[in-house]
Amino acid sequence: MTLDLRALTIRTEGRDMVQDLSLSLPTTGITALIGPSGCGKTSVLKWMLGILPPGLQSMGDLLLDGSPINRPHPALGYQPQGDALFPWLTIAQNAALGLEVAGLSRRAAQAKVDPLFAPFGLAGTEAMFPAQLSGGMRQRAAFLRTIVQDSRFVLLDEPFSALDAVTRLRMQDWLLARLRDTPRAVLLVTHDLHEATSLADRILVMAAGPGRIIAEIPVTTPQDRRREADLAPLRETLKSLLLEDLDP
Ligand SMILES: Nc1ncnc2c1ncn2[C@@H]1O[C@H](COP(=O)(O)OP(=O)(O)OP(=O)(O)O)[C@@H](O)[C@H]1O
Repeated sequence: MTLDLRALTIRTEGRDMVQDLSLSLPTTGITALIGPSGCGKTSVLKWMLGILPPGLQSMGDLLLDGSPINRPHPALGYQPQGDALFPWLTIAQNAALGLEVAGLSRRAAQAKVDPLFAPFGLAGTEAMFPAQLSGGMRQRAAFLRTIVQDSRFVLLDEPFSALDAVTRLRMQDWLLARLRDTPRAVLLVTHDLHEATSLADRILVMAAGPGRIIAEIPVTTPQDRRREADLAPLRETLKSLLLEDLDP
C-alpha cells in the first residue's frame, strides 16, 4: 500500500503558502518532515486528513494505491500537536474516542482498547483523567488512541515536543517498539534534528516562502546501529539545508 500526495498547493490571502509539493509514503517506515516554523508542515498534514481550515484554498491529489480517496479516510490516522486529550474524559474514554467516532459502539471500542493499556504502560490509569498523569503517560494515551484505529498511515505532528529530554528519548524508543509490533507507515513532523536522524528512514526537508520540499535524504544506517556520533554529519547536512534556506 502506498500513499501519494501529488502537486499540493495551498493558498492563503492570494499567495502560495505551500507550492507544488509531492511526497509518497511506502507501506512501512518513518518519514520525517522537517522545515522552518511556518513553512506549512501542519497544513500539509491537515490537508491529507481533509481537515484544512476554511479560508485556505488547496489544489492537489491524494492517492491510495493509485486511486483518489475521500477524506477523512480510515487508512489515515492523526495525532495533532500536543496530546489533544479531552480533560473531562477518563483515559479509557479518551483512548476509545477515535473508534467511537469511526462508528464502533462504546462497548466494542472499550473492548478493543482495554487490552492495550498494559503494553502501552498505562495499566491502572483507565479511570483517571489526563491531569492526573505525567506528560509521558498522556503522550502514550494519545498514541494508544491513534494506534488502536489500525490506520496504515499515521501522521504525527511533533508528538514529543512538549516532553522533557529523558521522557522524549524513552517515548522515541517506545514508538519504535510499537512500530515493530505493528508495522505501519509514519509521517513524523518534527523540529528536532536528533529525533529525525535517530527515528526516520527518510527525511524530507521543507523550505518556506512558499513551502516546498528541497531535499529528500534516506537514512540508511539500521535502527539498532545508529550511534549519536555517526549521525552528526547527517545533522550538519540538514542544518545547512535549513539555514541556507533562511538566508536572504
Ligand atoms: N487557518 C489559517 N488561515 C490562514 N493562514 C493560516 C491558517 N493556518 C495556518 N496559516 C498560516 O500558514 C502558514 C503555515 O502554517 P503551518 O502551521 O502549516 O506551519 P508549520 O510549518 O506547521 O509551523 P510550525 O512548525 O510553527 O508548527 C503560517 O504562516 C500560518 O500563519
